Amino acid sequence: MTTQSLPLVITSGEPAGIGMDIILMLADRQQLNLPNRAVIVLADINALQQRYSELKQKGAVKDGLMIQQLATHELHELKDLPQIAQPSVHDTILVVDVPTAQPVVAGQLNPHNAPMVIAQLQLAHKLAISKQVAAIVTAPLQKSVIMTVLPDFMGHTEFFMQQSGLDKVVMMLANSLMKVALVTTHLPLRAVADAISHEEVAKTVDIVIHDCQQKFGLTHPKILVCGLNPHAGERGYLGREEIDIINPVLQHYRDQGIDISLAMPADTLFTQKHIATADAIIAMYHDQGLAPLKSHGFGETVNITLGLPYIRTSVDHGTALDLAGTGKASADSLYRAIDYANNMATAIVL
Ligand SMILES: NC(=O)C1=CN([C@@H]2O[C@H](COP(=O)(O)OP(=O)(O)OC[C@H]3O[C@@H](n4cnc5c(N)ncnc54)[C@H](O)[C@@H]3O)[C@@H](O)[C@H]2O)C=CC1
Ligand SMILES: NCC(=O)COP(=O)(O)O
Repeated sequence: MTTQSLPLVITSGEPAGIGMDIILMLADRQQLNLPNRAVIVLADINALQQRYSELKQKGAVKDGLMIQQLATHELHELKDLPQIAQPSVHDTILVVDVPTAQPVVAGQLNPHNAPMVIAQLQLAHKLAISKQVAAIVTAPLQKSVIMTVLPDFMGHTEFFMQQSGLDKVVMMLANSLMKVALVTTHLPLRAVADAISHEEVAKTVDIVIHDCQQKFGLTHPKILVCGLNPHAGERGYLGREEIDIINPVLQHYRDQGIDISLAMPADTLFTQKHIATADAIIAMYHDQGLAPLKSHGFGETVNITLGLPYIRTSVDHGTALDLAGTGKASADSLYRAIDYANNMATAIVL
């Protein structure tokens, strides 16, 4: 079966954040719906209508968008929806209503609405794992709010990993300049060094190689790897993780002919000279990889989860509570995340 005609599902995320704004703004620009597949939004339909009114008042979107409610049982009928290619549907947002517990106020977090965000993720996972949708695209959620209900929650990446029964997936963020994959994701900095093990590094490398080949068509990817410590440990004087853990794992892949570096000093790895030659860069922790990546392309980067049994992409930004309901948020990263997921889904045969 191909994913060619299956719909794509978007979770609107934290209702007080900019998720609904950027969905509405893309629909207004006629960039939400795709010519080749239906796009379904999971949101509280009343909150979406209300945000639409707010954005219209700000002059951020035009009048005339149709917000059309779908029942979940209708989802499987969408794969061959012929009118999806017609211009009129560009003005329609197909919504599965996931109701909030309490009314939504833009910019104001309400932990009572956390279960609604979790319900979006559960439904999206269910649709993807049962192959009713080709891909999940996520708008941002507020991790701290979800943690009030699920204290062990870390992020979409780890949530979908656990729902899929896996013990490792890889967070990769990609823009036109670089693809950066992380060995560790949402951990306190204090816990990072302890999490750098032979197993974690090896599983990350395995998934990056596999997905570079299978999802990005890079038969012999060139991969550069950051060390953990300043100057990649300065030959052991500034930390031994490179000598004891990272390099032995990387040498194993090099011995098999994989084009992968040994641990490199992260500060100079992220210079143009190296970035330009790498198909993928592996960083040891969140800010080591994402700070340089976002400084080169915040707003035009896509977050991709590698190693899941389905396609999941996301925006490169958070909930931007300061911008919710103002019409000032950029929808560009969401546009790219949808486009990326659609391209991946179009290329993949299940
Ligand atoms: N994929 C996800 O669900 C993500 C969720 N988050 C969550 O978002 C929350 C807030 O995180 P912050 O670190 O404050 O990052 P943030 O990305 O929400 O905001 C950082 C700055 O960037 C601006 N900004 C963000 N998105 C923008 C957009 N689309 N257009 C224009 N300006 C934009 C904001 O106004 C703010 O000044 C946290 O709870 C975090 O966990 C953060 C990153 C990704
Ligand atoms: N900085 C990336 C981020 O926080 C996104 O995490 P996730 O929710 O996509 O796992």
